[in-house]
Amino acid sequence: MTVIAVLGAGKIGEALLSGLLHGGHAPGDLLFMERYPARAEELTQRYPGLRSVTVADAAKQADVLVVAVKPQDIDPVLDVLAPLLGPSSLVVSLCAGLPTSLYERRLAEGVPVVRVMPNTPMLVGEAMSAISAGRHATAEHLAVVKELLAHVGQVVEVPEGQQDAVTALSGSGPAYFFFLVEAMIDAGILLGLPRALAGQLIIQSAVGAAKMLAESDEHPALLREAVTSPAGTTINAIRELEKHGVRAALLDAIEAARDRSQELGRAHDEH
Ligand SMILES: NC(=O)C1=CN([C@@H]2O[C@H](COP(=O)(O)OP(=O)(O)OC[C@H]3O[C@@H](n4cnc5c(N)ncnc54)[C@H](OP(=O)(O)O)[C@@H]3O)[C@@H](O)[C@H]2O)C=CC1
Ligand SMILES: O=C(O)[C@@H]1CCC=N1
Repeated sequence: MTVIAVLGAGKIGEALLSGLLHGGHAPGDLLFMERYPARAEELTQRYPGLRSVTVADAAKQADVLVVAVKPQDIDPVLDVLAPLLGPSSLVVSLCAGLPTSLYERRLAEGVPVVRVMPNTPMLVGEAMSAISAGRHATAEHLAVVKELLAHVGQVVEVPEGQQDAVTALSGSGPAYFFFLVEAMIDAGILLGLPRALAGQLIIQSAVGAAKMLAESDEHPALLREAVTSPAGTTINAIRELEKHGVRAALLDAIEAARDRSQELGRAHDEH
């Protein structure tokens, strides 16, 4: 069985570990690295059988090293990995903005690197992950990563040049939906509904709408039109959304997220 080490078991690292366990991965084949003992302890309690290791031990023991530290924290991790990895290792980077060329510059010649942008619905087996091969990653390496991520959701392959846009769209995407749901629950409060009821109404509406989007071949605009009765209630709400520039706000927001991803990558240009 492939031994997988997750370096940095924070939000997304834990989501991956949890998703892999739910997908049937043996806990004994999963390692993780966390810098604070209290966090490591929390994870070994929550997921019995997982082993907490150092970056160096992970490099020695794992077939696949998944890097899930914050992009700003990558340098010391690469310093430890550099002398320990060779072409038989496989590095999978989940870090926003960091190009495979950064790893290739800092690691030994020939180390294969695959860049991945997942998202947190991994926790419930519904991730959207986009993968791109670095210079030394073969179709076989991509297949290993695809198989791994298929346990926790859908996987698409994209040219690496699209990864900053993907990061802004699906990497951050769940946050936009959570933000909308949060605001809509507040609207229920404004209208005098109890918070628990407002939450139930909106969350089930979100689940239903997501299911329709995923299962029907209809364009989202047509699904929206089907809710919008002539001289009815919905069109009044849509007029307000358009008046407040919500569509333009989303375009600007997602472009700003793409810009930040590019900036995180550029911060390492000089290294
Ligand atoms: N959250 C998300 O939805 C997504 C995140 N990502 C990417 O995943 C990566 C992690 O993000 P996220 O999980 O949100 O962040 P977190 O801060 O939650 O996770 C990073 C984890 O790595 C830990 N860590 C352990 N050892 C080290 C070390 N030696 N150096 C630095 N950090 C260490 C951090 O510890 P400590 O808490 O002490 O800093 C933290 O627990 C980022 O690169 C991000 O771009 C990608 C897709 C989606
Ligand atoms: O906010 C972030 O930087 C990370 C990357 C995509 C989602 N979360």
